[in-house]
Amino acid sequence: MGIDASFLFSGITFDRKKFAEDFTRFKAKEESDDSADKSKLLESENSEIEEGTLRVNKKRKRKGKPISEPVEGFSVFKSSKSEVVTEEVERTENEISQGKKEFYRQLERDAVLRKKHNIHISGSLVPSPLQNFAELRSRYKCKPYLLRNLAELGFREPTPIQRQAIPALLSGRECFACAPTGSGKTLAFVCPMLMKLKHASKDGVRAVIICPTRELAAQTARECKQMAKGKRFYIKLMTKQLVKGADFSKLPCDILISTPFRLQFAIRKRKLDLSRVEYLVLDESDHLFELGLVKQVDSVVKACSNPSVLRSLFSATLPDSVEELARTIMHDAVRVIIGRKNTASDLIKQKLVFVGSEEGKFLALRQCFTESLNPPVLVFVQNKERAKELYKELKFDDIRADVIHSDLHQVLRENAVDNFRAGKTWVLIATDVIARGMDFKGINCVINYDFPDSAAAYIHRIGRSGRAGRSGEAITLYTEADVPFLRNIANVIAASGCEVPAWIMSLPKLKRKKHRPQRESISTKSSDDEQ
Ligand SMILES: Nc1ncnc2c1ncn2[C@@H]1O[C@H](COP(=O)(O)OP(=O)(O)OP(=O)(O)O)[C@@H](O)[C@H]1O
Repeated sequence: MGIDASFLFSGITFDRKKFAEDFTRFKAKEESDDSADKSKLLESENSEIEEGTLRVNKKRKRKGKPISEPVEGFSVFKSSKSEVVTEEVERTENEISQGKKEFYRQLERDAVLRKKHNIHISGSLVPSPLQNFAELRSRYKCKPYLLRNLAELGFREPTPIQRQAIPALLSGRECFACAPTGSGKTLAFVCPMLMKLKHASKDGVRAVIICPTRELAAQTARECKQMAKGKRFYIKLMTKQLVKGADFSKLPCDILISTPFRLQFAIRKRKLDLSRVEYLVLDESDHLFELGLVKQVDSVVKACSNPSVLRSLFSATLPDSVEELARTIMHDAVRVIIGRKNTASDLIKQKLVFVGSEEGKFLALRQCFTESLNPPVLVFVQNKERAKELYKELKFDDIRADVIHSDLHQVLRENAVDNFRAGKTWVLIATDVIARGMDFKGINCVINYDFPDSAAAYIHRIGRSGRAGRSGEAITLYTEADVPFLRNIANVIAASGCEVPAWIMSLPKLKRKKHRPQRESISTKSSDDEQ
């Protein structure tokens, strides 16, 4: 990625000294917010212990310095008083040790729950993970509408990322989280956001969610609205029309969901004020930090100038470089990793298929479809030109295929997604524009027609299947030209427990650079045929 942290978010690195007052305020708020979580528990334990110690000290003082001077012949009184004091001291000490014991028991319970759900955390005093959604009410006084919506959506249990990220965010902690594709990260940041915002307000934008693509922004806005059903919130998707036409100073908006480009444009041209933003989420954060987007993201982060803004980063892949960057902008953050970082969902059966050449690829795809087309199938290609070419080829076959890429008009992009979701399209040919975050329920198979750019791209592409506990399949075609880049992807496949031939695993390691070879045209028709 090669981004220098001093460039990104320059000037907004959290300065503890400068914001000491806010920091103290923030800490105080954090502690008061979560009465049952462990930070509070520890605090209360400590204060209990301190109080207890104080009480003991006082009593000890009393014990050391008797209330009245002993009077000869009345030693019986003296001895009975000191017995009472000793009993009290013992009782207090017992209480303290009970408190301590309960605290350690809670830590143990948390550790067991985390182990069971493969939750790895770092950060100081990380709040206890959720046992169930009911704890949202008992621990955080969650409003009934939210629990009702969870139940209506059929969400019985929190997913591992939800178990840990929700309490962290509700406790006022910044959070960077890495969890497999399709594991419910969206709810993990939307739910605490709705809970913290409490109700609608017309005081300007209070929360911003940045997504790398319009499709993902639209999907996130839809999910936000689903979760907020029954409660009035102003949830806005930053569309082209909104950017061009809206007077943002008059637009009531609690949560704004947008791509970084549109936000940056609105900030520049329409004077969108983000200074009151309390919650900022960077979804697919590692992608947002890549070179094409980082300047736009930087300007949005700077525009969210409220010193107590709570930032969180979510993705299924979190390279070390992004973590380092995150550390420079976040304070007292909780780091949550589900399973192993940068691995594919283990619900996906993955396979590498050698096809020799570009020509062999098309034959393999056709064969795959004739042998067993199990729609819906998502086919990824390297760029929009190849997407158009492959679509042309498949259009003539008896396959209900469609295509999506960045050259298409927005309406056609939306139609392609909707038709695929509705089952009208069986095969969707796509560029990486929908590789991240898109939640198509029940995709049976992802085919990487063109070898992915990187291990991260591979993880996100194949993660369109095997979502929300369902199984899926991923087939990656490769040619001679792709062989030097096989090892990176093979490592991901092997880490998920799928078989990889030994010769691939013994290929030399390559530096992680993007793999975008020049490829021959897919078209099987000569230009003469087309005339
Ligand atoms: N607690 C839950 N129980 C059951 N299903 C859930 C739960 N939470 C979310 N889901 C569903 O799981 C699916 C995947 O969720 P989501 O899109 O948030 O995944 P994600 O982790 O953000 O994936 P990606 O990394 O691809 O963006 C969605 O269909 C969502 O409705």
